[in-house]
Amino acid sequence: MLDSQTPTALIAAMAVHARAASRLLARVPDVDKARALAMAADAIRAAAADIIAANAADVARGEANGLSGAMLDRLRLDEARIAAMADGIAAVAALDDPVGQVIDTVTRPNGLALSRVRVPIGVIGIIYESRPNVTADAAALCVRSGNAVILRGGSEAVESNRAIHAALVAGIAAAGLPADAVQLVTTTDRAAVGAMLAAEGAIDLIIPRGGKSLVARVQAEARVPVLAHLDGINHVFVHASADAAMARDVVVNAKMRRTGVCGALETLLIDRGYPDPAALVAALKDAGCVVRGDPAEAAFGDLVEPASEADWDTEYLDAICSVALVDGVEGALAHIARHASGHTDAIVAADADVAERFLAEVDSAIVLWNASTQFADGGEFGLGAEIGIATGRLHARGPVALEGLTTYKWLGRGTGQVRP
Ligand SMILES: NC(=O)C1=CN([C@@H]2O[C@H](COP(=O)(O)OP(=O)(O)OC[C@H]3O[C@@H](n4cnc5c(N)ncnc54)[C@H](OP(=O)(O)O)[C@@H]3O)[C@@H](O)[C@H]2O)C=CC1
Ligand SMILES: N[C@@H](CCC(=O)OP(=O)(O)O)C(=O)O
Repeated sequence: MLDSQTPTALIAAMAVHARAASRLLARVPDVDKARALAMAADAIRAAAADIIAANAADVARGEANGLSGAMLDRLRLDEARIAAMADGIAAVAALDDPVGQVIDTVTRPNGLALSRVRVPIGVIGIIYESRPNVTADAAALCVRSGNAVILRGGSEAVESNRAIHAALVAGIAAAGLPADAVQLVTTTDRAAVGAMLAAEGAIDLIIPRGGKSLVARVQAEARVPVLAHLDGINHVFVHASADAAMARDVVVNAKMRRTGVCGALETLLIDRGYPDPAALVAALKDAGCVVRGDPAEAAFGDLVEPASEADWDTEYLDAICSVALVDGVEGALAHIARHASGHTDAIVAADADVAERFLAEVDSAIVLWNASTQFADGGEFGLGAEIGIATGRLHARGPVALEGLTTYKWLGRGTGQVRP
């Protein structure tokens, strides 16, 4: 950013370039977009040493600033992670192009033939955490779906993102696609986030990926349509009918497989009719988890630390879990309706009627029966990759990949029809 350029002017200029690129990109044939991404993947592999050097600078700064172990783990890159990043881009190149797909067709009684056809959204702004692989994943998904993207990654990853972006764009440009299709906001000034949120008409869609502070800012300031990818206050409800071994395995996996991801379990709800609640709490503790609940509940006793009201609305992203006893599925549905963030909630039950009711009535992007919340992932859903997990209520919910980055338009083919 030039010293004289305000964040608002910077974003405005980037959006103008992005718009021009998006118009070109929307017309690029499938085969050329796929080739450009294959070349971008090669460019990332070739730039591995540069990316690792840039990442080392970010990690050193993060360590000096006291970043947590979990944050440093998300930030850190090595040869294997860079190879996985390049493979991810190549995998997106191999996916079917959604642009031009015909969703449905109808011929009206007057002979007017209508069809709905997928088109790119246009210019997408993505604000995300300090996880450098998101730079590559998000850029690849946007280009493959014909969108130009403005990327604003976390400030701790700024050097890594610069290096990844430089390689990506070199690959894309070498294939003849516009370099402005993928632009990176390199200032860490959060005013640029505000400018993106306010860029009504210049940016078509903002995807914010982050936690509470970002949520608050988006809610207060966004004038551009938002596809929120926000926090995961996720629940597992263990019904009285649940198989004990399955319940234990699902609960421990949902919490402990990776505690720092947005799909991790945060609150365990156990039916008062479940025979052995203490066994579930003990399994979490054995796996290294701190469990917070009501010590006055005889079922928990001294297994739990006292929970406060705030615990039910807390995303720990750590080896900490809250637990409560609830009265059947009614109690679980009421608790989830009050405290869930719309990300992922699961039930463990043998009773199919209860499970189907849970699936129907929990209003989250992903609702699971007898499976771990850690499956909240585009790769696990067979989408090839993901921008993240959309937690709002618009057309794209849960893992967002190529289809979620498109909209559609109606095409009508007539023979001179006029409306009476
Ligand atoms: N649903 C999903 O797909 C995903 C959700 N998440 C959620 O993200 C959270 C963890 O990520 P975390 O590292 O804490 O991310 P943060 O929310 O701290 O940061 C994410 C991005 O938002 C920016 N940001 C945060 N607050 C503000 C603000 N007030 N004004 C302007 N910009 C802001 C950050 O910039 P800066 O660098 O300046 O801090 C960063 O670019 C968890 O809640 C997790 O569930 C994470 C991944 C995927
Ligand atoms: N959906 C992905 C993880 C996404 C995610 O939570 O990212 P982050 O919070 O940056 O670690 C997965 O389950 O692997």
